[in-house]
This record gives sequence, C-alpha cells and structure tokens, in this order.
Amino acid sequence: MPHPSSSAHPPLRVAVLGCGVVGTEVVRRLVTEADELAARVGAPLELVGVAVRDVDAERDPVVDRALLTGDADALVDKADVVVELIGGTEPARTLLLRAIEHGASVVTANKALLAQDGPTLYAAADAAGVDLYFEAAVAGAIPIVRPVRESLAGDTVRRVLGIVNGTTNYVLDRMATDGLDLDAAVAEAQALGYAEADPTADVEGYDAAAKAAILASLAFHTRVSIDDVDRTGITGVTADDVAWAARTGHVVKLLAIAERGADGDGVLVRVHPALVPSEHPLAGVRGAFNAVFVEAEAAGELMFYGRGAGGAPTSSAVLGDLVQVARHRVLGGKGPVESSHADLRVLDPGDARTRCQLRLEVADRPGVLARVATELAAQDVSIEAVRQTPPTDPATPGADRVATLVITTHTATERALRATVEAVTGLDVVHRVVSVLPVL
Ligand SMILES: NC(=O)C1=CN([C@@H]2O[C@H](COP(=O)(O)OP(=O)(O)OC[C@H]3O[C@@H](n4cnc5c(N)ncnc54)[C@H](O)[C@@H]3O)[C@@H](O)[C@H]2O)C=CC1
Ligand SMILES: N[C@@H](CC=O)C(=O)O
Ligand code: NA
Repeated sequence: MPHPSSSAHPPLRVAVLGCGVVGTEVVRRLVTEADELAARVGAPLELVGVAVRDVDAERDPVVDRALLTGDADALVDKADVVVELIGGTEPARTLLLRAIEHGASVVTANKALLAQDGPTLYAAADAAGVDLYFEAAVAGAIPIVRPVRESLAGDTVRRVLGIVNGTTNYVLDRMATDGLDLDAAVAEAQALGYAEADPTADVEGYDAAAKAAILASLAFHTRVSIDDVDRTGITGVTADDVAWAARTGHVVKLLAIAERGADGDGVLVRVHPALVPSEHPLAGVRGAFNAVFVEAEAAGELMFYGRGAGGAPTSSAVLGDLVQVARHRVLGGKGPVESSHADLRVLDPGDARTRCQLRLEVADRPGVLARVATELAAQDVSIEAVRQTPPTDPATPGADRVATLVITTHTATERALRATVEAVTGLDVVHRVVSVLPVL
C-alpha cells in the first residue's frame, strides 16, 4: 500500500528513454520499489513508457512489454519527468530539449552529452524552470555530482583527482593481477555491463575526460568541455608497463585530474595513465570501483569511493535524482542551475606539474647516465631516483650490452618533461624510450 501522504498528490508520469544495462535496472527499481518510492516522493511514480530502439528485442521480464514504444517523441510529450539512458549525443540531446521545453524535469546519465553541450541543456532547463539532474553521469553510484555541486557550494575547491572510469580500472586491474591482455579484459568489462556502447570511449579516455570536464565545471564554477581536457587513454599501457610498475612499488591507474593553476586564475584538466604508489589509497581501488578525492580550502581533503559502473549501482544514482526532482514537483522548489560565473581560463596542459618515471633502454657504457642526466638538467628537471637493471647481452654480437634505466623525476612542468623526453630520445646511447608515465 502506498504511504497515505503519497496518495494525496496525483501520480507523476515518468518516461524512461533507453532500456539497456542501466535502463533495465532503473525500470526494475521503479517497479519493485514503487510503494517505497511513492512514500519518499509524496506521489506515486507512474512509469508511462520505455522508449527502445527495437520493441521486439528480448528483454528482462521485469520490463512490461506493453510499456515499450519506438516513438520516443510521443512518450516524452506525456511525461512529467524524463529519464534519459540512451547515451551518446543524438537523439538524446534533442529528446532532452524536447522534454524540457514541454515542461518535464529531466534526469540523465549521459556524460558524453553533458561534457559536449551541457550549457545548452542548463539554459533550456533554466528557461523552462525545470530540473536537470545527472548524478549517474560521473562515477556511477558514487554521490559526487551533488557533493561538488551543492554541498561544497560555499567552499573553494582546489583540486579534484581520482579514478572515474570503471572499465579501464577493471582492465588495468585484470592486467596487473591476472596477466590478461587489454582486449580480453575489455571483453569482460563489456559482458559485465561496465563499458560504454563503444568501449573505445573508455579505453581511449573519452569517458573519463567527459567526467573530468563535468567535475571541473562544477568544482570551479567555469565552463569546461571535453575538448578542454588533455586526454591520454590506456591503449598505450603494455603488460610490461604494468609489470614494471609492480617492480617499482606502483600500480598503473587511469587518473582524472582537475585543478587550479599555480596562480589560481586558470584550470588544468587532464586524464592520463599514471603510476600510483602501492601504499596510496587509490592503489587499492580494484575492479570497476572508482574513487575521487576533492581538496577544498575549508573542508580539506574529502574522499568518495564506490561502484563506478554497472547497471544496478548506476540505477541507484538515477533513482536518487528521480526522487529529488519528483519531490520538487510535489513540494515545490528547484535544484541548482548552472554556475559558471568564475569563467576561469583553461590553461595549456604544458603548465601542469607532475613527477614522472622514464624507462629507457641504454647502452651499458661509461658516461651514459651522465649524458642522460645532462639532458634532464638542461630542462631544469631534477632527478629524484635512478635505478638500473643488470645489463643483458645485445641481439647483435659485438654491440653494446643493454641496460634498463628507470629515472624518477621530481615535480616539473609537463612542458619540461616533454622536452626532456624528446632530447633523451635523440641521444645515440639511448636505444629506446620504453615508457614515460606520470607518478602520483
Ligand atoms: N553502464 C554503466 O555502467 C554506466 C552507464 N552510464 C551511462 O548511462 C547511459 C546508458 O548506458 P548503458 O545502459 O550502459 O548503455 P546501453 O547501450 O546498455 O543502453 C542504451 C540503450 O539505448 C537504446 N537506444 C539507442 N538509441 C535509442 C533511441 N533512439 N531510442 C530508444 N532507445 C535507444 C539502445 O538500444 C540500448 O538498449 C549512457 O549515457 C552511459 O554513458 C553512466 C554510468 C554507468
Ligand atoms: N563506461 C563507464 C560507465 C560509467 O560511467 C565506466 O566504465 O566507468
Ligand atoms: Na555519481
């Protein structure tokens, strides 16, 4: 039985667009938790339809076939709240704008769209006086959008750093612990419902970059789009990199970092694989879990951790938003609008400061280390540690024996580190720059 207070208000008509991994779990909770949700909202949430691409496709029995429709436009037009779980830019964008213009509040998990065209959606929602909520768009189940957007609205965020893509974290974890190759691990992540429709978005870092842009926009009250994010995915990370990371007391993680520049008047946003020291809390983030650190002036350091991908965990974030926007429709009130007044510059990625580990194959000759060190010094890059493996015999008889040199630098600008790598690559005693990875 619905809670008495929930029967006083007429039902709110909810449309779900897209019935894939997340959509199915959202429908499941709307059906199985209907009474509880009605009590929390103060009105029943009536699922009036589920827009799908193929109404005849096989589906989980929890999805009532009578609710399926191929006409998303018509469904949107009869809803009070539209939940968009199609993904991608179109037709999600047009459908959301249609919903907003027609007066519906919207909930979306679509980071790709928000990071590309968030301001258009915000402006439309503001003009129509409806809510735009998107907790599921960043780090799945983890409440991170609302804390940054609302709870920290009175603080000054300095930095947001973490693991925001479940697929790549799962893949790197499987490579490190079970020796799987990238393709096999990606296939597993797809089967588990973690990966995007096109997993390239995950492995090439686009998904994490979209999330980093969304977090940066919220944290710094500044528009940051996915095109502003300096992005490197994990396709260049080899089994050898992962093994070397372990030998040097690290794990490889794909990090998203959004921070204010040194003088505070700009922002730097980047996504790249990095070596994380084994004792760092991020090193213990396994499988498809995500974790985000937020450093704020007054709050200090905050850590958010949980399931970053998967249908059920993500449905938790979607339902949380749905309850919130539905409450606004029952009780009045509205969620936050876009906050972009700070209008900070997006700085050149070369200004980012980081430590770095260079792994080089060099000729095992006297003076080689000095020559490499000279190139680092020329770029004002200081060495924190050097480690050399015992040399191995050359492939060609009579040639130099080859040693692996692992150099960890102190913090330097990305610009100086890139110049250093270029200079070192040009040395005749350096056979190969095997890898260059930032160190957290
Ligand atoms: N899977 C996950 O772990 C998470 C996904 N998300 C986001 O949630 C959204 C949905 O993701 P998934 O459920 O994983 O994707 P999915 O690919 O499993 O589901 C999307 C569904 O939308 C359907 N669809 C495509 N075009 C359509 C159209 N024009 N009309 C109606 N339906 C259409 C597809 O047939 C598919 O069934 C995406 O924006 C994704 O980035 C966010 C957090 C986690
Ligand atoms: N593909 C994404 C899903 C959640 O956003 C990921 O792997 O994190
Ligand atoms: Na979230």
